[in-house]
Amino acid sequence: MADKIKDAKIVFVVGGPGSGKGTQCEKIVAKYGYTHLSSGDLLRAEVASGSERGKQLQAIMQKGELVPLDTVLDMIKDAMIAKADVSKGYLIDGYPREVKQGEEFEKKIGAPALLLYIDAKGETMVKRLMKRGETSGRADDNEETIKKRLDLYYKATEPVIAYYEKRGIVRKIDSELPVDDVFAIVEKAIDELK
Ligand SMILES: Nc1nc2c(ncn2[C@@H]2O[C@H](COP(=O)(O)OP(=O)(O)OP(=O)(O)O)[C@@H](O)[C@H]2O)c(=O)[nH]1
Ligand SMILES: O=c1ccn([C@@H]2O[C@H](COP(=O)(O)OP(=O)(O)O)[C@@H](O)[C@H]2O)c(=O)[nH]1
Ligand SMILES: [Mg+2]
Repeated sequence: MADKIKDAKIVFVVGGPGSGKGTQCEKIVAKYGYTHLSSGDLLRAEVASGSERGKQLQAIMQKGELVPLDTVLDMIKDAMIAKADVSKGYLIDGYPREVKQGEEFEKKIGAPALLLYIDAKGETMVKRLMKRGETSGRADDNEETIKKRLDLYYKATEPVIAYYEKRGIVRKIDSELPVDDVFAIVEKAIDELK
C-alpha cells in the first residue's frame, strides 16, 4: 500500500505553535494543489469524533504534551494512502515534532524532499495564538498551554531542524513578515523542487 505514495513529493512543514504553518499550507494548496495533512488537525478530528481514543488524545493535547508517535504516524499514513491516486505532493504540517518521529516516518513511508522551517519569534507566536484563541475554540489556545507547547517546541522539535539541515533539505522561512511576503519565499522553495 505504501508503494503508492513512494513517488509523491513529501514536504515537512515545521515551526513553533502559531508560527503560521497552517496559514502558509493553505496558500500552497491553493497554488500547487498539494494535499495538506496537518497532524494537529487529524488529531482534533479524532477528538471531535467522540471516540474512546479521542478522549485520551484530548487529555494529552489539552496539556500541550505530545501524543504517542505511532498514533500520529498511523493517522498520517492512512490519510496519505487515501489521497495517493490524486496527490501531486504532500504537505505534512506540524510534523515531525521530534527526531524519532521523522525517523519512523521515513521507515514506514518515505523521505521528505524539503523541510519548510517556518520561523517566528517566541513572543510573536504567543501573541498570535492568544489572538487566535479569541475565536478558534481550540482548547489549547490558552496562555498556560501555549507556554508548554512553546517549551516543548524548543526542546523536542528544534533538533528536528538540525537533523534535516545536515541533509541540505531545510529552507528557513521568516514568518515575521506579512502573510503574502512570507508566501513569496515559500513559493521559491517549492518551485525549486520541480
Ligand atoms: N503577521 C502575520 N500573521 C500571521 C502569519 N501567519 C499566521 N499569522 C497569524 O498567526 C495565527 C496562527 O497561524 P496558524 O497558521 O494557525 O499557525 P500554526 O503554525 O498552524 O499554528 P498551530 O495550529 O498552533 O500549529 C493566525 O491567526 C494567523 O492569522 C504571518 O505570516 N504574518
Ligand atoms: O505530531 C503531533 C502533532 C500534534 N500533536 C498534539 O497536537 C497539539 C496541537 O498541534 P498543532 O500542530 O495543531 O499545534 P501547535 O502545537 O503547533 O500549536 C500539540 O500541542 C500536541 O499535543 C502531537 O502530539 N503530535
Ligand atoms: Mg496549525
